[in-house]
Amino acid sequence: MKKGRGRTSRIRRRKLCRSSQSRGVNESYKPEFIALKKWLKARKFEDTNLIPACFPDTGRGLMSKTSLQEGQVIISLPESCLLTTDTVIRSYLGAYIAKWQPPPSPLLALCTFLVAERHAGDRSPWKPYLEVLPKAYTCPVCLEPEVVTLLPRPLAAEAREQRTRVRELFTSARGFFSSLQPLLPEAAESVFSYGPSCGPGARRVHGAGQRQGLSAEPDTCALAPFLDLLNHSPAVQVEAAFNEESRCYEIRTGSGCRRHEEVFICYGPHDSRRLLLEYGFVPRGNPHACVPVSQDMLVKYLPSTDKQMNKKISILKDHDFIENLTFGWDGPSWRLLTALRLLCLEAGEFLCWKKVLLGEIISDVNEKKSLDIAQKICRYFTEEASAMLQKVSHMKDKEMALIHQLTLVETLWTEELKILRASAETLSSLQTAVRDSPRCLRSPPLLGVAPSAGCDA
Ligand SMILES: C[S@@+](CC[C@H](N)C(=O)[O-])C[C@H]1O[C@@H](n2cnc3c(N)ncnc32)[C@H](O)[C@@H]1O
Repeated sequence: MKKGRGRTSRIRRRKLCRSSQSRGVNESYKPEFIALKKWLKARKFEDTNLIPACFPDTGRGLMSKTSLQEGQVIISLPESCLLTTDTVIRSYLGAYIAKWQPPPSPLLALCTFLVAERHAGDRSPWKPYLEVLPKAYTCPVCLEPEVVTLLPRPLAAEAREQRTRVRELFTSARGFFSSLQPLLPEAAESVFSYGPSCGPGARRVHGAGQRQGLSAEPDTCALAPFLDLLNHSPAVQVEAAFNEESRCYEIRTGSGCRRHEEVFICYGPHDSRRLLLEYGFVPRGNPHACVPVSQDMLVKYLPSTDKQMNKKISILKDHDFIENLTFGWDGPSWRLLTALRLLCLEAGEFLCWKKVLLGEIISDVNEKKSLDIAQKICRYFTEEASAMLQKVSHMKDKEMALIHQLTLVETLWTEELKILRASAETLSSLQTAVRDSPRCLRSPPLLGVAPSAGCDA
């Protein structure tokens, strides 16, 4: 047998391929991480099996030095390492916060502290932590306006709202920033200027509760050095909680991890648009990713002559069926098809609307119409995604400075296109099944519960 053709070689090649895909490049030798480790050690943080590394797909994250068992505590961060609103209130800012009316929000207190400490440079006890914070952010608030226009329309609108909120937070805090002038060697406006690098994503690590001197907004965020190097994967399960006994914030893995692999936590079962909006990244193959269908799209291919249309829309609204209608990897969501079935009811079938909402398939005609409309919407979105990808690609050729931001938008559209193609295939099989086998022969029913008998009012 030729060398390299046997089973052992195949296994070795597969292993090599798998590890080169996920293998990170160790970064623990970098001066900033050596300083961080020293700083953490001084605050009683016990060395872990995790080291900073750079990964091909996810960028900087944490790599496991050994294999990790399910249920193992992977990080235990002493309270003294956490940067919370308590830290801020106990600091030199405390007296200024207590005096300021209306009381600053917990978020403003944390951001102000971070900016002031960053400005203090070598004098800041938090310097080793501040030095490893990302240098740039890709949340939509930091995207250039011409890049925002390339996002899916509802997301672009949310991105603009996010920008407005951050601007307002900054504008309304100007007076508070000026009140800190006695603490600053330079003009307060130059220290607290509006810019994209205002702060990292804080983690929710503490229970809610109001701190004295701060506004009543939820005080749930804190910064967790080292722990905040963990990237997100929807595939892992972790338990994260503050251990009152050890006074440490602990992360326990619910899934094992092999040696030299990236260790992830799950930020939540978010779809990709949410991850882009809140965290500034788009993962590939996110099982929670979906393409939402707005009310406008829902009715776009329905006859405008339908006299019952307004009534149907209000039924959908009253029963909370007008939002969260999506295409996913498995095809159109059950909610989307149910909404379409209701909208496609013929005048004579209208009284069946309750059964439709309960999941019944009313007739082959209704089912076929609903699937056809779903396919049309899917095709419209597919064409839109392809056109946007072309636009992004042209812009990438012209605007080299925006390449990183444009790649992010490109990944989002590419992922959505994949979902839409998968949905189109599912829809085609469903359309074929409806066409080729009458309802009475289909068992079990395609996408609902059993075919209905009569309908009530
Ligand atoms: C808590 S930090 C994680 C550490 C971060 N990568 C770093 O270098 O500081 C969260 C940020 O990491 C990035 N990130 C997290 N999970 C990711 C993933 N699966 N793929 C790409 N970027 C990810 C995003 O920029 C996100 O806003």
